[in-house]
Amino acid sequence: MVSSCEIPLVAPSPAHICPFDQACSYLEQAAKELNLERGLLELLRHPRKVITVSIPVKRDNGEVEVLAGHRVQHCDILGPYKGGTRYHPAVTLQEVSALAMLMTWKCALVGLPYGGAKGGIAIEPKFYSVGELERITRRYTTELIKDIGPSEDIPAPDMGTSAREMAWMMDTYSMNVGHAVPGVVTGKPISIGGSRGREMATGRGTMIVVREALADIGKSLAGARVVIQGFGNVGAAAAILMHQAGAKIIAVSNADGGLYSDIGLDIPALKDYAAQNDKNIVGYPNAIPISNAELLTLSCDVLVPAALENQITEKNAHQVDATIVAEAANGPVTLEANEILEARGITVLPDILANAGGVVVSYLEWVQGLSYVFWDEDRVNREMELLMVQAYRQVIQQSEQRHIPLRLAAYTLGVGRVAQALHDRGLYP
Ligand SMILES: NC(=O)C1=CN([C@@H]2O[C@H](COP(=O)(O)OP(=O)(O)OC[C@H]3O[C@@H](n4cnc5c(N)ncnc54)[C@H](O)[C@@H]3O)[C@@H](O)[C@H]2O)C=CC1
Ligand SMILES: O=C(O)CCC(=O)C(=O)O
Repeated sequence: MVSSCEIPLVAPSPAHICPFDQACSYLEQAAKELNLERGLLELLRHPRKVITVSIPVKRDNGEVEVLAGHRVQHCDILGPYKGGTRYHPAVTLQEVSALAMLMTWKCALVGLPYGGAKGGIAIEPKFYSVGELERITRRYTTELIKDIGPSEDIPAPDMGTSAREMAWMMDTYSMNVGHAVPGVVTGKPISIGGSRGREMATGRGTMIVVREALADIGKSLAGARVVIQGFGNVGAAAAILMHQAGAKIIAVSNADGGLYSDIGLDIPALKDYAAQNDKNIVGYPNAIPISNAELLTLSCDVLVPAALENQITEKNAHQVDATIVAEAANGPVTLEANEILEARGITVLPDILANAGGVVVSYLEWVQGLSYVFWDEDRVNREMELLMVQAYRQVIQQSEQRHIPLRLAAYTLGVGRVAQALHDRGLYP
């Protein structure tokens, strides 16, 4: 077992669950299943490059604050590093390292020619003005200028960032190199080479794999009772698309609390309410307020954690009352909780599959940019759906052939493809 001290500890993770140790444990399980050699396992668990930079920012009141920014490049065996940029107070180097490793397996699982990376800055974005966020993003990008690029490492949005931050990153990078380089980031605005469909892509991918998993047990999204934790980019998109497919979204939440309605929430109305109330959903009139803890134990067909890591732990996994848990967030179910859910016969659609729609459309954005040909949204959605359904089917097949749960099946596919590429490139015997 790799020790967390191999990755410098910046701050303990919120629930004292080391995300990097967890990621390594899943890797070890996959390596065991695949009979990978110890040396190869060692190679795969060490990130290739770990970057921490200081970001001095002048606040609007004139004070200077120095933030820590990270970018971890885990593996580039299959292609350029790829992964989002997170702005959240709980960001640590351990967390970013774990998320970078997840990106490697995710890209390999869905068949993208990318490696894995992740970036992050430990800030609560809502405590910073737009001007301050722009200065932070531009300085962070400048510090990473030699490490990112359309053939090197391609950042994208993650928690707390969006197309706006990607536009600032693209502009800063382009000014530094002297010409416009749209391909340095994905998830950027359409006006500067972004792809149609990227904003909804992660939630759409989740909807697609949930739809397939329900179909496999003779059910459908129409009429399914769905609970979603997180009403940001991913959670809100999943809610809208599942609602459109006829699901009853009986509860949603954000960081401030949740809402419940037994007859199903009016998701378009809730989306409008959030847009008019600075992304807040608490206070929406046509629902019963509930806590995030209550939300995770509601009786439903599908539970979609779409916020943070470590939300379902050994403490509440016994109370989860869902047929399917679809990990739209990265790492929302801990290792121990995963074992409890699997033992209870609950289907866990693992993050590297259930939230891969985002990086799939990032890839499609990159491909469109490189070929200077831009597609309409239907085409983007069709291409994404093909890759998502194919990955889902491969995971099911792997699970059935090897008699292993879906997470291990997904990991063996992702890790196995990277190991094969290492071998074929002559980098490992
Ligand atoms: N944005 C993307 O394209 C992708 C995001 N993801 C993952 O999806 C998850 C959510 O990301 P985004 O939707 O982009 O972030 P976001 O910043 O747009 O939204 C996050 C949502 O989670 C809520 N939240 C935060 N803390 C919470 C808590 N303690 N309890 C309940 N809700 C809480 C926030 O209020 C907000 O509604 C993250 O794990 C991220 O890594 C995964 C793949 C791609
Ligand atoms: O779109 C991307 O490149 C990466 C998205 C991401 O960070 C993730 O899938 O966790």
